[in-house]
Amino acid sequence: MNLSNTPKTKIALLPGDGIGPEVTEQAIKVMDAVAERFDQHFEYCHADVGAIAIDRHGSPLPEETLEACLNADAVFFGAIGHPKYDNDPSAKVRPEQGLLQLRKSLGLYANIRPVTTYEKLLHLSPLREDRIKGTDMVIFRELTGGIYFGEKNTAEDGQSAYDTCSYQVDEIDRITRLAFEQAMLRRRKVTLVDKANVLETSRLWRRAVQAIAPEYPEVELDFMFVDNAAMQLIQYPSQFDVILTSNMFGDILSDEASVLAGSMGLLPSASVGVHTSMFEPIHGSFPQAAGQDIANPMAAILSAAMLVESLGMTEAAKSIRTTVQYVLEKGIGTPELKPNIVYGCSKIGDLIAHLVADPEEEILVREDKANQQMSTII
Ligand SMILES: NC(=O)C1=CN([C@@H]2O[C@H](COP(=O)(O)OP(=O)(O)OC[C@H]3O[C@@H](n4cnc5c(N)ncnc54)[C@H](O)[C@@H]3O)[C@@H](O)[C@H]2O)C=CC1
Ligand SMILES: CC(C)CC(=O)C(=O)O
Ligand SMILES: [Mg+2]
Repeated sequence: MNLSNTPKTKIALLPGDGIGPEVTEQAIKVMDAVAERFDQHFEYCHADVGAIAIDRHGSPLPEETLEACLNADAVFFGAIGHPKYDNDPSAKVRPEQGLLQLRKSLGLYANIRPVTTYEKLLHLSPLREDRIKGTDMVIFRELTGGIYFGEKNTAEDGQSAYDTCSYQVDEIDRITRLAFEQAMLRRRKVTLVDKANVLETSRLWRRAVQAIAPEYPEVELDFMFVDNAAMQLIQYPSQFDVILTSNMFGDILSDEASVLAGSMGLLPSASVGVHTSMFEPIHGSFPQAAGQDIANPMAAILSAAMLVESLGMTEAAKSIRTTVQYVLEKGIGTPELKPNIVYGCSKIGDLIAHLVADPEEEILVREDKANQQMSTII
């Protein structure tokens, strides 16, 4: 195909550490497949972040990485983190600072984490099928404020430390509006999760969200304390439509919510805000699995679906999602899902890329006409 006239979309690729590079590789295969099929041209710019960036450049977020992100149309992020820092509480520079600084510098104030279960895939979750049936929620996690960004310190004698949680009303307002807009396109319910019975910042969230709610009279707003929400999430998850919450609560609750889908390796996310949006699986660098070709790349691949959707490639995004669902319904997956047919990280990427590349294969996916074993296709 002659692509010389096709406008190029610049994607900054930040694979990071641990399983980050291997899941990113699978996401690239799938992005390349949809680019080819839908006549798009993606130009990738690879950049270092996290522990690998500390090793190579002495900083978890080198300037050239931030530059590449600011100059890109979209950023794809794998994962960061390394045990040598996790196991050293005294380390002065940490891989995670790279991710936090990146989110802050790009102004990515909202992290959007969809959590969906499918009728035929309820068995992937260790939870009772009758409880998780109908789960379809999206978590709006505030991403550039709160306790992860507040002033912090450890006393010189090492006997005390503090982290500060603070929020400004405008930081709450902007993500609240996004959450309500999203609710308008869904089941029109927003649940603000907080700890307003104890925390001043949570009471600020309640007041700010209550002040905005009248702008969206069709949207039902309710409130839930985070400890109760942690329980309700697995007890009665279908009650949630849009969950709106602060940085740390959203971080914790979304890992918990991945159990509803069946694995941390299944949940994608989009981080949006002021500058270029960034697409990132919710999981971390899963160092125990690094280099073993066992990590589930679907969270990364579904994050790529969110990325192409953000570029207006709605059909491509749909094709990726349908294909992931189809592969899982065929009983194919990485080991943690305990599937009937175990594939490695790379083979899952090959399979999904192969299926989305070709519209004829997609017809097969959609209609499952031939009903053949996927192993005969690849
Ligand atoms: N966005 C990011 O880059 C994040 C980075 N981290 C960093 O990652 C490192 C490891 O942290 P953990 O707390 O162990 O979190 P993690 O998300 O890396 O792994 C937690 C558990 O989730 C499962 N898991 C995660 N990703 C998976 C995948 N793709 N396929 C199958 N199973 C998967 C595994 O059972 C794993 O033990 C740390 O250095 C941490 O700071 C943690 C969370 C997010
Ligand atoms: C560095 C951490 C805040 C990363 C994380 O756990 C996340 O964003 O989910
Ligand atoms: Mg997390």
